[in-house]
Amino acid sequence: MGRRFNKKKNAGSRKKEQRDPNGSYVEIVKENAQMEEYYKAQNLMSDEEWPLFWENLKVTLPTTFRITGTRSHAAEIRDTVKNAFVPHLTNISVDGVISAPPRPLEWYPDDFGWHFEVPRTMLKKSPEYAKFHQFLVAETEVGNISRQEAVSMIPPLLLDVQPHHWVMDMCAAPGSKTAQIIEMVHANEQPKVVPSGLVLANDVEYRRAHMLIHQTKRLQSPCLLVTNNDAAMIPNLKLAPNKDGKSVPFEFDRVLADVPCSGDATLRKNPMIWSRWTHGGAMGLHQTQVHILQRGAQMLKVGGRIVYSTCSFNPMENEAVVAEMLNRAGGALELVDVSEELPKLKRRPGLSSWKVFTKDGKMVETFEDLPENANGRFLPSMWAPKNVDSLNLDRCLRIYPHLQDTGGFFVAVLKKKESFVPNPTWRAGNEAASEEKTEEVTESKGEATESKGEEAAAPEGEESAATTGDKHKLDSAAQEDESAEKAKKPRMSRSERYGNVGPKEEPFLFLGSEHNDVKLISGFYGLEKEFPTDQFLVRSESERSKAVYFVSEAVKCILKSEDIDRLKVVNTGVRTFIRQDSNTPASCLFRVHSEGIAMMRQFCSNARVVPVQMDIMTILLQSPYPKISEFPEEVQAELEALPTGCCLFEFDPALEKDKDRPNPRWEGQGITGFVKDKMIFPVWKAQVSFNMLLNKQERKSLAMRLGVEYVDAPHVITKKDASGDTPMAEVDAEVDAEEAEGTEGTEGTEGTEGTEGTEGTEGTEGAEED
Ligand SMILES: C[S@@+](CC[C@H](N)C(=O)[O-])C[C@H]1O[C@@H](n2cnc3c(N)ncnc32)[C@H](O)[C@@H]1O
Repeated sequence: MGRRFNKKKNAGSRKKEQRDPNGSYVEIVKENAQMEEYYKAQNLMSDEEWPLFWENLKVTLPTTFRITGTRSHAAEIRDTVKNAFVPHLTNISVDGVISAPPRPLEWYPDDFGWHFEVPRTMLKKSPEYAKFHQFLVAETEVGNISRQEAVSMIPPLLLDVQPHHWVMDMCAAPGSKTAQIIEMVHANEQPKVVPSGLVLANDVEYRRAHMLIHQTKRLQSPCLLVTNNDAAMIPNLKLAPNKDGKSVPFEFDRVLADVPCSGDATLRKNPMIWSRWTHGGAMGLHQTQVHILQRGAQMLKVGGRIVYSTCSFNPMENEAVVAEMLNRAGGALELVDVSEELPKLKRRPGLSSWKVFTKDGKMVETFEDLPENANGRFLPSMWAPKNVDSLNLDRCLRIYPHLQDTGGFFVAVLKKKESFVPNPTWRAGNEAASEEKTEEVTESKGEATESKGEEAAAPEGEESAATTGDKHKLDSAAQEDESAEKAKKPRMSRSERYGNVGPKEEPFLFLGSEHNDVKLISGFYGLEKEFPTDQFLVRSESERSKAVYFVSEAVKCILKSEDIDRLKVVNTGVRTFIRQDSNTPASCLFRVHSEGIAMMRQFCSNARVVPVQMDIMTILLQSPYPKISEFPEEVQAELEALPTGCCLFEFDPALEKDKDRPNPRWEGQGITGFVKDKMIFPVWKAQVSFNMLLNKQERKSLAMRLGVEYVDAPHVITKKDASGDTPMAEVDAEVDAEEAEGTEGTEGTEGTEGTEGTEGTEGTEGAEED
């Protein structure tokens, strides 16, 4: 019997080598006396518990992942992990070390969240783990598994999203939580019904908004709208009437404000924070966080829920923000008691008292005690308000790493009881006159790890708190200082503040049911009457636009708003049809895109659908452009009779004779019946040959799931097909390029890269959450 794998041994070493953002190796010392003193002063926990908490922060985070997708499909993957892999990963010993097998996160519903913890040597030296790893990587590539930090899965679960909800994810990139929300909107999907819910996912950084698009693409949701606005200034829009002629307001049933934060609760994942943490980190973020939460609360429907979350332990970014919001709402918002929700999630209550320190580490009891020359950027809202005991801040959730071997997190769930006009000057009436004191605005951008807009995010009608005169009762001397400061420092442009603003977006143009292309498509694929053909759009003014997208009715109401120009929409719609230049005479040159096929199948007549068996699947997966003569004789006549153009091949594993055969790919693990779901994919019939219209990754995944040996098929991407048609992938690539124009780095989104390691988060900026 070997020894158990010792977490502390693995990562608890105080010194570790890491690459800094410039790629050079630096030694990380997992200590920070300032930080330790600061958090000890916050009384987060008892003295006995403190060492457990503190030491645990030095231990590398285990890997966690979420099984994604529709329920039946996710259940299939979960059962495979549970029944086929876990039993073989128990008591595996490498170099005398035994590691615990993967296990479900006890609080995640239906065992769709998983935790596993193996050193890399284990993955390399144990064939069982190598197989599991291979499986995880392959399933991650096709989007059935998503690497996501356990704690990052909590806010969407507490949002309690229903399929009909309109949800706004205000700070959404890179998009792990957005993906979870989209799945919730699509839960309980009914055939032939496009969900009435909506997910508006926003991020102020253009480049990150594109990471978000990349991350959510696999979900193929017509209900998703990606925007690139400052969350504190999401505009009011007058929406176009819906199908019933009703005007719906631009407001949301659920709002997630997963705000930019100092990120010190991600220390286990981002050890660089040990050396970077300073008292100033949270200071520059507090105000932005209040503004974002306030805008979210304004856009929330009465009765709706808003979840506020950070990956910071700092009360200045957490309870102080929530308390300020509750007071600004004057009783219209309340904290929800979620102690009965996710009962197995271990949590600690929010704080009702906390301490504020100056940048040079001096504790200041109250705002009034702040010395004139205090170093830092202070607002009265950073201290606990006088009415703190009436706010139920204990209903907030503090997640500490040592409780369940996770990262740290803060979550507050608020409910809107009635509409309100936020009152940023509430203190003047409710607290003993507390004059705001400004301070030198010396915030360095680098200190606030993910402060993308600390000074700017004043919501409409409210100036930046630290720059406001009468509203916040700045004394005149302070105002003068402020003006002088402003005069010295020209207002930053949007691109200076948030990075590349991106090119001007192409318009979203609805084709309308009477458009010739829509009529052609409807006739050729036999679209049923109930299909909303007025929800197709294109993104090019050209007569012959290449890609046709489909959006839900809710998205259409927004895009058709008369003030849509105020919202910077960067992406929406499922790519459904592609115009294929072809020499093959076909009555419709629009092919179904694999992204839109599952949805379109529900509404297409059977005329273009061909049921196929395993032998045909194998031929299509293994031969380039198979000719009709290469298929089994008994199906040749049927294939010959198919009119040219795009058709949908449907494979139903339940109809296969040997449906329970072990999948050769996982042989030895004893996996049987690996594939249960029907598969549908587009195929182009040229005059004498067929071509599966799937990209390399999709083919690879299909081959794996069927247990067919994968044959790399470069022809799919590069070669002209037998009839001289423009290769499908070339057209796809053109459309991709059009969509992604001006974006760099949409690949490599964290969380999509297999399950190896936990390092490599973009820029190692503390708050880079996944
Ligand atoms: C903690 S991360 C969000 C993580 C994300 N919710 C997820 O689960 O993948 C914070 C995000 O807020 C964005 N951000 C910062 N300031 C913002 C602002 N004023 N408005 C909107 N987004 C902002 C950052 O670009 C960053 O992507």
